[in-house]
Amino acid sequence: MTQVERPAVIGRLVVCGVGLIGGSFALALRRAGLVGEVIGIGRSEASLQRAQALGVIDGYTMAWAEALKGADFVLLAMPVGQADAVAARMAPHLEAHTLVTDAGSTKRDMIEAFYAHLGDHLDRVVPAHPIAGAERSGADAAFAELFDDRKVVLTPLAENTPAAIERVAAVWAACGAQIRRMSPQEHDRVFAAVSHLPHLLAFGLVHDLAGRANSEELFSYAASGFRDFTRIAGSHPEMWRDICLANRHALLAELDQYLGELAYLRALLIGNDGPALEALFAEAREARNRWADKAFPS
Ligand SMILES: NC(=O)C1=CN([C@@H]2O[C@H](COP(=O)(O)OP(=O)(O)OC[C@H]3O[C@@H](n4cnc5c(N)ncnc54)[C@H](O)[C@@H]3O)[C@@H](O)[C@H]2O)C=CC1
Ligand SMILES: O=C(O)C(=O)Cc1ccc(O)cc1
Repeated sequence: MTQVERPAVIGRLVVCGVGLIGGSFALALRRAGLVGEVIGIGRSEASLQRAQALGVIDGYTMAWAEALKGADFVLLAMPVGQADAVAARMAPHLEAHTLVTDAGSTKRDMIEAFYAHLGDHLDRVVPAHPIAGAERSGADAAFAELFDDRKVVLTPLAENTPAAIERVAAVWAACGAQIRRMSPQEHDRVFAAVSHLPHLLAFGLVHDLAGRANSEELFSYAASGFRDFTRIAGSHPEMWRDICLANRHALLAELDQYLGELAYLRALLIGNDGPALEALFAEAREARNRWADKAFPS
């Protein structure tokens, strides 16, 4: 699915978790002129006040009953570990016409929470994952262009109506995104490999070096290659704890595969096998450059 129509204006948008993703979604829809009022709901009143001061949201509440009154569209953009509690709290107040989507980096656990608590509304709850973000978090990091030309993967439920899927796709497309569809299982397998494993490795490497007696000396000599490899270790610890735990089976499979690759590299070093090492590096460079040229054309 790539072609989607411009959606009707959302009178009342509710954003649960007004951080980088929730805030950017609100700003992107404002930019598109597609939103009346934006109401934030969250865990920390101080962050919601900050989001309002920045003009990301028009107002906020800590009460779902108030937030969902007359809501046309809800984005769930809190850490995925909060999904079950959030779905349970919103369920009694969700109106029949309200559309719901989410931004969670993992999909099977989000969907489990929807089935557990939102059974009467599943026709209008369309799970999604924007493949756009950064290591920064909070409403201060939000910006309207975040989703421009980035993919958003929808993992629709069997219960979703075609009209609800189309409308949610159109709203994400109005944020600038390109829409893709996957099953939740395929989604979680793919992102274990290309997102969750790299984050785990970056956190692990920095943690290992930071724990050494000579860590200050090591960091003082680290250059841009180290910065590039470890940028994502600056990401939000709670968010990544939740993602790694929610997708731990697929992540463990990827980690085992990678440990096999490391064992092979180790064997090449032990064997002083220059030709094999160079051949492996050449294959990796070729694959990496082909991907980068396509994903980020200059
Ligand atoms: N950061 C990224 O690059 C991307 C993140 N995501 C997903 O989007 C979601 C949000 O991520 P970010 O915006 O980066 O995080 P963030 O840390 O910038 O914002 C999350 C917000 O959720 C709030 N929150 C926490 N618990 C809550 C609860 N129980 N109820 C309501 N609000 C609550 C926090 O106070 C915070 O304001 C996560 O599920 C993450 O997996 C998806 C794509 C990219
Ligand atoms: O910081 C980066 O480059 C990222 O990889 C951002 C990101 C984080 C989580 C997602 O689910 C999707 C994208």
